[in-house]
Amino acid sequence: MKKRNFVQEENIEKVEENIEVIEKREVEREEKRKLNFIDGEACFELNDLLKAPAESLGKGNFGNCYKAMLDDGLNVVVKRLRDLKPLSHEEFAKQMRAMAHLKHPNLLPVLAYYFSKEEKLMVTKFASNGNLYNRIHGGRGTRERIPFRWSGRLSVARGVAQALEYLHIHSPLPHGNLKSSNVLLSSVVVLVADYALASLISLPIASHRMLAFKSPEYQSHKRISKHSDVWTYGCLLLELLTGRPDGAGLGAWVHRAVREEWTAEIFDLEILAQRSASHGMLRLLQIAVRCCDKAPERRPEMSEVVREVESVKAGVELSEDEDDFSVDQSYMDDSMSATPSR
Ligand SMILES: Nc1ncnc2c1ncn2[C@@H]1O[C@H](COP(=O)(O)OP(=O)(O)OP(=O)(O)O)[C@@H](O)[C@H]1O
Repeated sequence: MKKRNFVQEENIEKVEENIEVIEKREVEREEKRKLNFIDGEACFELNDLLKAPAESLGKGNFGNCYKAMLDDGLNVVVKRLRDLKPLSHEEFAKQMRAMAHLKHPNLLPVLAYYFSKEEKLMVTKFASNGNLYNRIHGGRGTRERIPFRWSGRLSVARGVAQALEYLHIHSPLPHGNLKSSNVLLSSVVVLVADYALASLISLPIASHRMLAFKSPEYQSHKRISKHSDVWTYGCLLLELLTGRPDGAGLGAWVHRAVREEWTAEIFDLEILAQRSASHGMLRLLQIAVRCCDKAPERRPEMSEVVREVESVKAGVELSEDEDDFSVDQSYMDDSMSATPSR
């Protein structure tokens, strides 16, 4: 066999290298066209998602959410993200993986993501019982309204506190946008959604639309931190306790109400009637007021908040929660717990 000279040898090596590079690029391009599942095997393809019957869940500040019903009965939520920072595929993937590695029974798990120039999608599990905003405010004054009693509200307060504490220990970023529409209710647990999105959103947009940016310190120092999450948690507790939407001024109104001892006017009528729970409600109110302190450094840390909220007793006579069970047990309240195992 005729021997190759060193020039021919080198040329062949170069061609082989080029083929390798082309193949690698092709694999990368393929990857980019796929849904990227974060843990384990892909359970469905992008095409399955595109073909699946879908239902709009609502327009959020950072995109629209759709419930997609896949062939095998699995329901997932697709969030079409918009107004993101100009991120490369790698940067976006890194943020998504960082988000997905945060695992806690009270955090909504991220299943997969998709990135293209035109479209960025985040796929999560579907929470079958809607969100906390609708649970607190929905159907008021109608016959469809199912009262949301104290024990259910306390479970939510505990689950959200535990999720935030976990984020404050394991995530480099605060949640940044905790509010009742981002607290989801599955059949058994409460799930906090939209955590760590601040890493994807450009600052001017975040500062207009994310709740933490409305904290007193952001108004004065243009900073958000774990302390701002504690403030948003306090606002959420106030919404749970008062049944009023966290519109402008709820915190100030409650501070005034506490100072002037209008306690009876503070609590939502649906829980006020539960006399045996009044001690617990007052304790939770005190925690909320401390979390909403104007000075960030005076607010408690989430680990302290968790301990305090966990020590608040449900303390309700069974008869006082009875109507929740008689209507529909799966629609939560006492049937729902903060976490499956605690
Ligand atoms: N995984 C999910 N399961 C069930 N409902 C969901 C899920 N994710 C979002 N939703 C609901 O879809 C709607 C739109 O959610 P989205 O997060 O886009 O907006 P938002 O919570 O109203 O505002 P923001 O964009 O500031 O978070 C909300 O009612 C939300 O509760």
